[in-house]
Amino acid sequence: MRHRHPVDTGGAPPRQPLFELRDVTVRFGGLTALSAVSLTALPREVHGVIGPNGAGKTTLFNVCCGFVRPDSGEIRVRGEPVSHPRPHRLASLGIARTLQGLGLFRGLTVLENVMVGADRFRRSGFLSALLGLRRSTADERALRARSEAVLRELGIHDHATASPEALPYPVRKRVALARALVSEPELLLLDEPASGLGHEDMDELGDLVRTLSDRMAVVLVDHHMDLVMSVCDRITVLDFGKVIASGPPEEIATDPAVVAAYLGEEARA
Ligand SMILES: Nc1ncnc2c1ncn2[C@@H]1O[C@H](COP(=O)(O)OP(=O)(O)OP(=O)(O)O)[C@@H](O)[C@H]1O
Repeated sequence: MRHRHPVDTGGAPPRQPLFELRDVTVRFGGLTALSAVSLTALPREVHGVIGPNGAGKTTLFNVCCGFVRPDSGEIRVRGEPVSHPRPHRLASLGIARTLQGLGLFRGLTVLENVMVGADRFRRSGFLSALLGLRRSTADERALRARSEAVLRELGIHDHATASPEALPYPVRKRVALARALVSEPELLLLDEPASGLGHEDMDELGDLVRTLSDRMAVVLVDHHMDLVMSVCDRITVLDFGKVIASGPPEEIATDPAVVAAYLGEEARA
């Protein structure tokens, strides 16, 4: 597996956060699913979110994607407050995500599924209507070339004309990832990227995520400690909706609050 970026930036100026949650609170009726949670995603950094069952990980992910609107707190993209990142506006903010349910379209090929992910680049409105078919054909060609390049990068180009439902699960997961990458995001949000993968596929995923982090920030929520510990530059740990620790993996692994939270979970199980 590739090495993580060194934490020491060698005196370079601090990187501006690409994405921030500040003191975000989410309540479902009487239950506080997130309580004043803050998280910062930096360019070229892989940020993991972990925590025992029910800790609030999915809720946090859904806030980042705009599926859940916080009751209070702030979301900032490149330093600018965004009241609520609507799911359909994510691409225009330079954010892409994959979900646990892969959401691939039946009836479309792998390549077509990936091309659908490129909303950010799609022209629309009066000008493109005026320019007409020639421009949209050129757009289509460029989009197809970019989609094919992403499929090649992820090693699944041989499946471009296949139907996703005919492919093994690990390949379908890569198709979903390709669809997120085709919009060339600056922030990639991954929900349980390792679920359903065997050891070998998980190692390959780890390598891939490290490679992607050369050109984007990644925030991933996952249960698999091996993956999270080996791939992430920083980890935020949630328990009962609160951040109980945040820092590099080597600190998190020995943090007494984290150890206690996971021991507590084992005891509850
Ligand atoms: N839509 C909802 N309505 C009511 N309660 C909810 C809703 N979504 C989540 N919760 C509750 O909020 C808390 C946090 O749930 P969440 O799914 O975010 O945790 P999680 O860390 O992702 O858990 P898991 O690891 O089990 O998936 C839980 O107590 C859950 O029951």
